[in-house]
Amino acid sequence: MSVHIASTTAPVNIATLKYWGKRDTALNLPTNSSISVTLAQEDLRTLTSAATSASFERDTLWLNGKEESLDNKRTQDCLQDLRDLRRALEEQDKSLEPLSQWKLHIASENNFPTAAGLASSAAGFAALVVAIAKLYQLPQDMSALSKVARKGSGSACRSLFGGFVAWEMGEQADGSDSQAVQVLPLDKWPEMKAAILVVSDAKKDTSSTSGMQRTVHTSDLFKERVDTVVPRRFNEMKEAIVQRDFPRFAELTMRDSNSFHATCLDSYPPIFYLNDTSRKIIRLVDGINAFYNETIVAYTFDAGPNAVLYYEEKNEQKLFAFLYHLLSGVDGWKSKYGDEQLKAFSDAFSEASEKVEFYLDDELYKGISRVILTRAGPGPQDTTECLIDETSGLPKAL
Ligand SMILES: Nc1ncnc2c1ncn2[C@@H]1O[C@H](COP(=O)(O)OP(=O)(O)OP(=O)(O)O)[C@@H](O)[C@H]1O
Ligand SMILES: C[C@@](O)(CCOP(=O)(O)OP(=O)(O)O)CC(=O)O
Repeated sequence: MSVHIASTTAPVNIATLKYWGKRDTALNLPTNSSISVTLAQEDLRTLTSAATSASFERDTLWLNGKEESLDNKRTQDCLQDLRDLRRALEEQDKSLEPLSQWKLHIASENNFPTAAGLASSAAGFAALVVAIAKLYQLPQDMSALSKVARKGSGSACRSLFGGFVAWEMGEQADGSDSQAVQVLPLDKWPEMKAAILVVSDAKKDTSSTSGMQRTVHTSDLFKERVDTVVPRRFNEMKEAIVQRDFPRFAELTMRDSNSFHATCLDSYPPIFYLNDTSRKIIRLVDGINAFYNETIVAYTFDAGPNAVLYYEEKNEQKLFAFLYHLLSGVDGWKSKYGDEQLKAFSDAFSEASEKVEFYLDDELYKGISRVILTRAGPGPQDTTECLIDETSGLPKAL
């Protein structure tokens, strides 16, 4: 039995200008353009291997070692698009093996909790599409493939690139111009870092997919957001990124998170993603920026209570003086920093503490289960790791 296999890794991305609302739910076409930062894969990544063989009997997906149903329209649409692209190649070159007609075995692993508001679906669909595109040796570029990933989950299209990425909403009814493009490559602003404060590992109760359509159909504020606020902010944020203007980028990011959550609250019935801990984090970030009289850190929240804080490496000590003081008992510091570095954060707090006038909530740690200290990162990567056995065509762990 001859088995063809290809593997890739793909990153998570966290939006700084949020996608919230669809104009076409079948094709995942958004009501506004969005922008995100791709995060490093040491901390958050999906690894996917895709295999095909004339002998496979049915399409099968194993996610984190367990068979998962492929019987949903979004995944089926992605597989169909990829097979169509492969078929076009086979028609041009009759010497190619008919992979488009064979069944697929896909094995995937996330190195972080799935469906916990950490954008697993974005990394998951990006990896699925890139692994199969590689298996099929498709010539399409990342923007073209992003249109396929978009059908799996809207935000997944942005995980096809590293660095700073825009999803251009497009105008066409068939989605042919709704794709991701790179705004700035990673190596132009590698100092961008991210601290994720994991507020809750629990599965959220209103999914992004259903929450955003409730907002589209019921919120008055939403119309203002998509007609006026976001189109202006999209250009301003792209400019701030290209100029590496952190204070401007940060203010736009925080304003957009606030605007997105305001439209959630304005939905009917209202949707609540932020909780008391999220609100404490917003106050803390505000207090830190005011303390330094400079915007050194930005918060943003997706469809859940977890906070993502963006900051530049040069300001790490200033930020961590406060974060480490409040959250030193929480998991996530020791795997990244040695004792000496951690002591430097504590010393920086001692130095600053006399001048602190804003309220520091010593109980913040109670609402936070761990911190993920990471940074901006590259797009999907080739890998020598492979989750499928080349002889049996089954996941190696099984
Ligand atoms: N590696 C993967 N391969 C294929 N599909 C995946 C993968 N990881 C996650 N998914 C799909 O994404 C779903 C989780 O998406 P969901 O939007 O609920 O959570 P999330 O993406 O972690 O959170 P959020 O979108 O709020 O950031 C999973 O149930 C699964 O169907
Ligand atoms: C708040 C968000 O994270 C919403 C993400 O929504 P999804 O991409 O998960 O939604 P579907 O297209 O229905 O799969 C904002 C963002 O990532 O831009």
